[in-house]
Amino acid sequence: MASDGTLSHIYFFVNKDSTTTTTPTKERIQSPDSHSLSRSASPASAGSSDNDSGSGSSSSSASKDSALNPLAADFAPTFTAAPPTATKLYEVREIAGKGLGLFATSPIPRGTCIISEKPLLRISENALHLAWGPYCRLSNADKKAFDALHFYSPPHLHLEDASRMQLIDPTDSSMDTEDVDELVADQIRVMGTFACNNFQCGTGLAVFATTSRLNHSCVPNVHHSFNPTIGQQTVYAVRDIAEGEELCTTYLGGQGVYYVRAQRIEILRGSYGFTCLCAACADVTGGSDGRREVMGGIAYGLQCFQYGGPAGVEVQQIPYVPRNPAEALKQAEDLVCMLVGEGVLSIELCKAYRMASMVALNMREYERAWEYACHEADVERTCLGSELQDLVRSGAGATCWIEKIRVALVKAGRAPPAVTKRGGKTERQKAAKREKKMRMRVEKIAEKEAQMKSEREVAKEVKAAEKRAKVEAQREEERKRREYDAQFPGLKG
Ligand SMILES: C[S@@+](CC[C@H](N)C(=O)[O-])C[C@H]1O[C@@H](n2cnc3c(N)ncnc32)[C@H](O)[C@@H]1O
Repeated sequence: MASDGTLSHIYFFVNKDSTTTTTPTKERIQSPDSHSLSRSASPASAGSSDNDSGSGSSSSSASKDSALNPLAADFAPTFTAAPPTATKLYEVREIAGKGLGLFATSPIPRGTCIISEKPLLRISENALHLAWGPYCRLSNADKKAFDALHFYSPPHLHLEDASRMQLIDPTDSSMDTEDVDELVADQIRVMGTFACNNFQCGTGLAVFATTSRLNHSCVPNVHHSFNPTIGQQTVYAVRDIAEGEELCTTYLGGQGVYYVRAQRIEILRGSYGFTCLCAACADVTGGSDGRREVMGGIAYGLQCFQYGGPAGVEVQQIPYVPRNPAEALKQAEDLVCMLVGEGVLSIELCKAYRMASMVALNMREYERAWEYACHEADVERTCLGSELQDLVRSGAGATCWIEKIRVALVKAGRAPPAVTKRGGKTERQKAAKREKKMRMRVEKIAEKEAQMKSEREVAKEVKAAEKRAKVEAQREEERKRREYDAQFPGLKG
C-alpha cells in the first residue's frame, strides 16, 4: 500500500534506478509501493482499535497560514508536539460504494495526530505467501480484528496457486481433498486481506486495525506513515478537516502523486478492485492530469539537475531539466505552488520545498534557502508529528537541513534570520504578490502544456487522416484494377 517507506528515507527523490513490476508507471517515475487489496467482512466489529490514541489539535495559525500561502515569507516553525487527548476524532461508518471508512466526528485542524497504533499483523516485504504462519500465531482478539477487515484477491497475485504451492505438502496423505480445499480457502482469505490492507511498516509490511479502514483519495486529507521512533503507525491531518468529512489517505505513495488518472485507475483497479471517484479523478477537463504530468516532469527534471540523469543519457535531453540554477529555483517554486494547487500537501511537498531550499543555497540566496527549509519543516511536522528522533539520527529531516543552512550562513558571515517573527501586513502583502506571480507562472506552464498537448493531438489526427486517405486510395486503386480486369480479362497481368 502507499508508502513513503520508513521515515528515514522520505527525502529521497524519484528513484531512477529501481523498478517495480506491480506498478505500471512512466519510465522516469518509479514507485516503491507494494499494492494489495479486499472486501468487507464484519462491519459491526470493525475499526475500534484499543491501540488508538487520538490526540488533540496542534495546529497553530502559523501553520495554517503557511498551508494556504505556501511560499509566504511570514512563517515561523513551531515544532510543538500535539497535546494528547483521550477523544477519538473519528468513527467507522459504511459509505456507499466503498465499504467502511473513517469519518471525522469533530473539526480536525491541520497537523493533528488522528491515529497512532501498533501493527496488527506484520510480515517481511515480498512474503505474502508466508502470512499464514504469523496469522495463526495471533491472539484470538487480533485474529477477530484481522478477519473483520476488507478482503480482495488481486488477480495478479494468483493467491490460490501461491497457497497450494507454498503451504500444502502434496505427499501428506493424511489430508483429504476437503481439508486441503478448506485450508487453501483460509489461506487465500488471509493473504487477500493482508494484500488489500497493508501499509509499509519499517522494512516490512503491516496491517492495522484502524489505519486499514482508511479509504483512498488521490487528494488525501491525511498522511499515514510508520514512525520508527515510537514504533507506531501514525495518521495526521494534512489540512483542516470538517466534521463529518471522510478521512482519506493515498494508496499511491511517493511518486504516485504524479501519475495521471489512467495510470491511477489501472493500479487501483488491479490491486484494490475499485475505481477512484475523488476530485482529481472526477476532473474531466484534463486540468488535474495536465498539472500532475507537469509536476512529475519538473520533479524529475530538478532531480536530474541536482544529481545527474540516468547513465548514458544527456541531462539536457530530458524534458524540464532546468538550464541554470535560477531556472531550477523557479521550477522548484512552481512545483510547490502546483502541489498545493492540486491539494497534494504531504511528503512530495516537503521534497519540493527542500529542492527549492537546496537550489537557493547553491545560489547563495541564504534567506530564501532558510525560508523554504522552514516551510519544509512545517509540512514535515504536519505529516509526521514531532517525535522524529530517527530522522534526526539519519540526518534526513528538515531540522538537520535547517542546521546546515545555519552553518552555511555563519560561514558566509551572515546572521541566521529570526525564525519566530510572524509576518506583518507588508510581509503578507509581499507574500501574496509573490504567490500571485507564481500562480500566473504555473498557469502559463499549464497553458503551454495544454497547447502542446492539443498540437500533439492535432498532429496525431492529421497523421491518422493521412493514413486513412492512403488506405482509401489503395482500396480505390485496387477496385479500379479489379474492374479493369473484369472488363478486359484477356489483358490480366
Ligand atoms: C484498506 S481497505 C479500506 C477500508 C475498506 N473500505 C473497508 O471496508 O474495510 C481498501 C478497500 O476499500 C475500498 N476502497 C478504498 N478506497 C476506495 C475508494 N476511493 N472508492 C471505492 N472503494 C474504495 C476498496 O474496496 C479497497 O479494496
